[in-house]
Amino acid sequence: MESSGFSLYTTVEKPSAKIHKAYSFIYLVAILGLIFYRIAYIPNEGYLPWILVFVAELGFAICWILDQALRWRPLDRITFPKRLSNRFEKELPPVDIFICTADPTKEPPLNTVNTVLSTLAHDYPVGKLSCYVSDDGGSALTFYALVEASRFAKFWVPFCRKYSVEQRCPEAYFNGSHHDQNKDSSFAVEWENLKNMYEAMKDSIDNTVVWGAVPQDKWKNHKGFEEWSSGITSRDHPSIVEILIEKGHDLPSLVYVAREKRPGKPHNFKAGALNVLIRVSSVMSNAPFILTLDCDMYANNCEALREAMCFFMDPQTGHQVGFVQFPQRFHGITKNDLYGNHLIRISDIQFKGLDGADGPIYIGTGCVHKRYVLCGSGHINSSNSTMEKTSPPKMVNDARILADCTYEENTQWGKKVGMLYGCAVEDVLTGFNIQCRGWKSVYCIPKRNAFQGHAPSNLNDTLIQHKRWSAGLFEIFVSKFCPFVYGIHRVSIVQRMCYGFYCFWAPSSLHILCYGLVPALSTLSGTSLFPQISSAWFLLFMFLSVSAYAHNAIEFLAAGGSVKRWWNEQRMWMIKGTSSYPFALIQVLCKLMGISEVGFEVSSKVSDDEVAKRYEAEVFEFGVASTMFTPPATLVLINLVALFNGITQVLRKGYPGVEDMFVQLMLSSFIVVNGYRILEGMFLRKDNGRMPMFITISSLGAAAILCFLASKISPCVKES
Ligand SMILES: O=c1ccn([C@@H]2O[C@H](COP(=O)(O)OP(=O)(O)O[C@H]3O[C@H](CO)[C@@H](O)[C@H](O)[C@H]3O)[C@@H](O)[C@H]2O)c(=O)[nH]1
Ligand SMILES: [Mn+2]
Repeated sequence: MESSGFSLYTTVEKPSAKIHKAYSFIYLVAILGLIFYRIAYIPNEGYLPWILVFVAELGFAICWILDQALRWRPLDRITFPKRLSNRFEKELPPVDIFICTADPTKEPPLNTVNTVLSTLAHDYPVGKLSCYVSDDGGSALTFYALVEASRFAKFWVPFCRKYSVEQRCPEAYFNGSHHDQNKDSSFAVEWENLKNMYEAMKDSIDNTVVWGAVPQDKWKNHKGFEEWSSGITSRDHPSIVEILIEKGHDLPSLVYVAREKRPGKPHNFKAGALNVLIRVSSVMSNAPFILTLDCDMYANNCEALREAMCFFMDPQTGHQVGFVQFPQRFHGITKNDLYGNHLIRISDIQFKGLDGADGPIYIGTGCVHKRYVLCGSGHINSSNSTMEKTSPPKMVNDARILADCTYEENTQWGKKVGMLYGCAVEDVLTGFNIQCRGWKSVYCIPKRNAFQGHAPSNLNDTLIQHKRWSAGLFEIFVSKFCPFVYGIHRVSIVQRMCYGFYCFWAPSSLHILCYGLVPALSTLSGTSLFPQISSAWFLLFMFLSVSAYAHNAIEFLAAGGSVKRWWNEQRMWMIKGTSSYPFALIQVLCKLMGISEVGFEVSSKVSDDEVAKRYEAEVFEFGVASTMFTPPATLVLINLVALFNGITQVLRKGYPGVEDMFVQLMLSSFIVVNGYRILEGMFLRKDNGRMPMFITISSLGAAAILCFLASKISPCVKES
């Protein structure tokens, strides 16, 4: 698309896509060759492992095909915020900002405060911003932190505006700046004062959290504390709505919302929380645009909303855009990204591909929606426009009713209206449904990261997060919203393949596990499943594996990753594929059989000092006895045994031993090298982050049983 003088943005197709297409074509031919080989050379006896490996290869092939959709037409976009402000400064639409928090122990209230302050100080007309915090923890600690934040905001927001501060998240700002930055002395004085205020606020918030209760003498600061006087709990309390900052000329408004919670009443996790905010805000500010953020996702670029408006207000295409998604960026990740949590491949490669189809997936945070797009067919609370003019006490009362847990009974909320329920990735499902109604989405990557959040900082949390994601995505696949069936008329085939790729994360564990186990166990029983080195077919296998891996690495490096990050990422792929994904698959199958539900386990944003130190040093953390570690550990052990066994055979037989087993030995070496950190955690480490004894023993047991069975099954057991 060309940029005319009227456009507020322009798009650039990535030239590398052409090279990629040529490569894909060659690779596809090679896949067909592999299928031919597997069918033509099927052994007469003992064909079970052969078939298993073949099916696994078909699984990889399907994922590969779906993955091509994510590479089909990658786009870069460039915005023109200057044009926006020249032409539309006065017409910039109001925006409601939704921030969700759920648990003050896992999500420190100070983080929430920083997220809130960073958005209150956003570079956007003050009167057009309103901020709503949903507290699913119903916690006086969070409320207290926000009361403190509302007092600090009165100084922070004017300061940021006066000095055009770039970083408007106070924690990040005071960590990274010094007042001698060629500013005049009045700045230095204000800076010093503000820093002291911030530190005092921080101490008092952190101390309250450590103490576990808000000191009585603070209660007088806001009448809202009375809500907690009757000893309510996070799971059982009425709805609480408190205005912390009234809309004025110098500050955006700030509203605290804890929706009603009652035991036994489903609350639908984050989706439920967001729907309450949609309703509550509809009787207060009712802005036509909504920005959703997680409590730990602070605004790092104070112009982010303007960036988003470049797409919504573009004269030619703005009317088609349902939502604008920013990439999830993170702070505090170690240099080499030990657990692959930067999500470079998703954020910087795959989502650009999605952007060239019907647009990126909604990923729950850092996303601006048109309100009526989020509300289904424009059906919100019918009387919202009249309520807008009512007085604050009446408004708060109306809002409380909208936050009651019975409000949604017999309504379309969660089914057709608002965020959709019943899926651990409510965001992806909701976004897909929006696209199925014909809306496009846009991927917006400003030079300076728009929002920055906290990523899991240990292995177990990472695996649990990916279990939730892959379970949620697979839930979509088995629901009526299955991307291959639903929305056929509105969503392009390429787009549906992209969704399909993610939906297959959980089931892809089957072929990953199969490929990790079957060849290794076959080595133990002396069965060869791959062509001999001297065969021409061998080259085909080499091409398929080596070029795929090289492509994977080159693409990652081109997207700005380093070699070490790539190495860590691919290792995490193996670990997730044999841990998060199979567990997610089991979880969803249990749900389908009515045995259990898939919940939303909130990830922890805190870690104790010792664990944090190991993370800093990029030492793998196995410190908790998590069953998530057992399958990858078992897999690595089996491949270690297979490798030893294979090498002994080679030593004994010489070249003929290599001839048959080369590919299998390569595969096992690959898994052992990748799993070295796991082996080290089981057998070599002494620190508290090593593999718990229970997991080591159970993995050894599982590996021993499988190896034993494998060596019994085959007729040609090796005598070694
Ligand atoms: O019952 C709940 C559970 C969670 N949350 C909030 O949801 C957000 C995300 O939770 P988190 O534990 O941080 O999960 P992540 O895996 O980091 O979240 C990613 O994945 C989620 C979907 O699984 C998306 O909703 C998020 O936006 C996205 O950042 C946080 O602000 C929570 O406070 C609630 O408000 N209520
Ligand atoms: Mn998070």
